[in-house]
Amino acid sequence: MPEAVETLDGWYCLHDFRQVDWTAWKLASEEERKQALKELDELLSGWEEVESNKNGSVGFYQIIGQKADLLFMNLRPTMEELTELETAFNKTKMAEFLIPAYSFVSVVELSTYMAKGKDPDTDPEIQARLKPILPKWDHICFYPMDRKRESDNNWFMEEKDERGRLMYEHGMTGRKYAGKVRQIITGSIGFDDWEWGVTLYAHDMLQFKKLIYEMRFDEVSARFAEFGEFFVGHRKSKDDVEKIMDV
Ligand code: VOV
Repeated sequence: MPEAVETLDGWYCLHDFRQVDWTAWKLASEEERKQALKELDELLSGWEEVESNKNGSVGFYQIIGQKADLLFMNLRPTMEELTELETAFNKTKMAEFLIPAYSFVSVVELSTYMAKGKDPDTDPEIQARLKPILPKWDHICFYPMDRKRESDNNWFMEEKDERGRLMYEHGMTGRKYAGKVRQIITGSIGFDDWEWGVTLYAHDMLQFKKLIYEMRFDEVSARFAEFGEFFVGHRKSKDDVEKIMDV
């Protein structure tokens, strides 16, 4: 029987998508709005501090399209810390105006199909990939995905060497986009409704389309990939919040 590939697992990850309740926001008093902005600023400052202490990472994005308006992405060494920060966020004044749109719970994951005999606990490159500081690139693309389990195309019935071959081919396509697209793959089997989360960063949004289209022709995607909803957007800093929320 095919055997599972060992995974290396790093920081836990929460993608928290929100929709702005513009009607409620416009109806709120000046004072309430000020308080909400202040609390969100404090929250983002606190998350940035965690990142500068290398105990996690944070990304804040404005999402285009009707599925969501904002994305708060946080990474932490434990799932409990993510639960706590989510609860703290929900208790803020601003959360009264930010309606949950979608969330994804996962953990940064590297498979070991192409392991090079390095010690993952000490190798600095592997450690940096397992505990990533989110790229400060302008654009983000996120989607969840599965590997198919159909009779002819069942990923989990393929031998490990064959899966390794397919992943190698996948990696070669990805490498063509070095400097253009960066990927963070998070595993979510047992944590969320899909098996993996794909978070991509680019300087030029068109590169998302080019990469994902090219990968569609890789055997591993063509035969075995199934995709959830796509979310795309732009990186924002806490200094952009006032402009975004200005009415
Ligand atoms: C910049 C693009 C890029 C690059 C360089 C890249 C490389 C690599 C390598 C080398 C490896 C294997 C080792 C590891 O690191 O885990 C992976 C792993 C993985 N990938 Fe990937 N991927 C990219 C990009 C990339 C995209 C765009 C997608 C979505 C697929 C698509 O069709 O839309 C994806 C998916 C995955 C998944 C789901 C896994 C885990 C599969 C598993 O069964 O374990 N990935 N990926």
